[in-house]
Amino acid sequence: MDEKADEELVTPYWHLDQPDGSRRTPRQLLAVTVPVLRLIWRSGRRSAIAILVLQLASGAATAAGLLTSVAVLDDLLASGAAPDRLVAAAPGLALVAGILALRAAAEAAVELARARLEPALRRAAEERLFAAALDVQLADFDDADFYDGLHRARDRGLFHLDRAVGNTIDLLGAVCGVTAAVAGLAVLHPLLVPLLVAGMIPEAWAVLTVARRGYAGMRSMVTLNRRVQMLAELSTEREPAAELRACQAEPYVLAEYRQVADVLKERETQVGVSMARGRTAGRALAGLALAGVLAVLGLMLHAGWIAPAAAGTAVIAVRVAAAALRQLTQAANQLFEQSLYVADYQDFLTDADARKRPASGVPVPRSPECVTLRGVGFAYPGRRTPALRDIDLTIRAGQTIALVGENGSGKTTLARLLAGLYRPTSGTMRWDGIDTALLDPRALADRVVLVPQHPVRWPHDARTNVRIGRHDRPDPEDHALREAASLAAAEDVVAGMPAGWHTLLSKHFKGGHELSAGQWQRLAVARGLFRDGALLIWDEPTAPLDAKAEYAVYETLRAIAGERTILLITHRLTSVRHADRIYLLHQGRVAEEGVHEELLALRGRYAELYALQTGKPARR
Ligand SMILES: Nc1ncnc2c1ncn2[C@@H]1O[C@H](COP(=O)(O)OP(=O)(O)OP(=O)(O)O)[C@@H](O)[C@H]1O
Repeated sequence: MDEKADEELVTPYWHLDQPDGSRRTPRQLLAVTVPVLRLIWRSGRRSAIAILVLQLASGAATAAGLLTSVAVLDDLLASGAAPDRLVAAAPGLALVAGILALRAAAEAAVELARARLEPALRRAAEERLFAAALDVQLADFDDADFYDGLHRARDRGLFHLDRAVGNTIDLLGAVCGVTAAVAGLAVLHPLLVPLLVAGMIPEAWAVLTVARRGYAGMRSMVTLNRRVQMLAELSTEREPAAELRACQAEPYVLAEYRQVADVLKERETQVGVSMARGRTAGRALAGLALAGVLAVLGLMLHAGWIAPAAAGTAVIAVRVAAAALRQLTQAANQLFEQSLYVADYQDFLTDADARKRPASGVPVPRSPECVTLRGVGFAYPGRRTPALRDIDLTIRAGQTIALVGENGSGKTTLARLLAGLYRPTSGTMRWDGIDTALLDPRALADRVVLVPQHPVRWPHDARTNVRIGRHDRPDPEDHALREAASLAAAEDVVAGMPAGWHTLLSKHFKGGHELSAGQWQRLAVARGLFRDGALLIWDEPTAPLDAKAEYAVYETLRAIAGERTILLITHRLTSVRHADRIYLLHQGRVAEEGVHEELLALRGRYAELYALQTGKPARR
């Protein structure tokens, strides 16, 4: 392995995550269980009530069955001929059989109610997560902690929440079973109850310990698991498949996988072994405790503290309690483990709520006369170097403003700020004199059209790909849709598709159609035009377009200039010659500004870049 790879191995990226030091306690467990119960209540109240009632009925049947058994055993153990004793016990036996049948019916009904409750809860939980994620500000997606939390909640929280419902129901059933058995034992002899309770303690300890170990292990592997997920996508997805092969990067990807997977395998084994040890210790202690209970029962019988029929029933009750207890510890074990993941789901919802875009604000002008930035700076979360510094910029209604500059100079970041997607970390941005921080963010977004540098390739049909620009825009007979497509030179793209506007544009689905990069871009331009708005922000709209389509798009931009305010980002300086004002960014600052001729006369960076592109030497 070379030195560089060694270096990579010691960066935190390749390491297990450090535990966050927080310990989850049973009280916190309760704090988590309550919201889960609330979710159950909200998404399937009737099924939840049915389950509760049926579980209680099943527990009552267990207790009644046990107590009826004492009378049956009494009859069977009485003196007299065996047939007479059987006849005497027959009504009691029939009653026990009837009670057990009722219990079986209640358990079957629980299964039915459960089949209704679980999908309803899954749906409600997913919707809450998606809605919360969609409501969060864009900059939070650049915050690694938030992103980690979102993925934990989505990939594991939802999965375990689903299972936690099943386990909550099992737990409830087991609690009813144990309570019934304990109640039976209390009637038979009060001393048997504390005995049984003492027998439960070791297993409860083991349950908590094992769950904590599992959770700590999972937390330490989050980043590495995400890395494996990324490598899985690189190896198995269609998009990177071509370039990966062309670069002959297959061995590199596999080697990287092995590096990460080896660390993961070791950690998973450690955690698995430690959990198995905890479980084994718990089982051994629980077995010893049960043996102790039975031994004490034998001594009580020997001492004559308890009648033989009651002792026989007590043995049955202890076995029923032990079985229910096993179910209880299993369900509690899993529930405890799941609750910790569910806590992640809950934590994410709380975190997302705090990061929500404000729901309202000052009304936004329909078409702002003037957008001004004064001393605006912006730093991405977790980055010390700001991407933008001290930006002063003015855009007046109807102007075409161009942003140019080298790669990484801050153009896209500034475009996103102007679109209201990011908020300045210093300085102020104003629309007609009003600080945009005070404006209603949804109304502000409504006035803006942003055609990004890398538009989303919506896995929907072509029509949706354009209409999603403003999905609720009424457009009888698709007039606006067709006009936008025509202005974006996208009409012939659609005409060439097998089902025209209704062609599904995703190869992930059967019958899906794929487009070229330029064809996708034309649809994205059409989407922006269909959206329509007061401020149009175009981030490299024509980069993948052929000369004819590029010409058509610039003609369209020229045609709508004046009616709309346009911010154009491009590396092609010949396209911005007619802009009302050009800003050249360099390392996050405005280095030069003016109209084309002024910038050429400056003989600075702009003039140099222009000369490089046009082949005319720059004189500095
Ligand atoms: N999501 C992000 N998180 C952290 N840093 C970012 C993020 N996006 C961009 N940056 C950084 O911000 C700086 C400006 O990036 P930006 O994308 O705005 O440049 P640009 O001028 O649009 O570049 P290009 O011409 O290549 O599109 C760069 O240094 C980049 O590394």
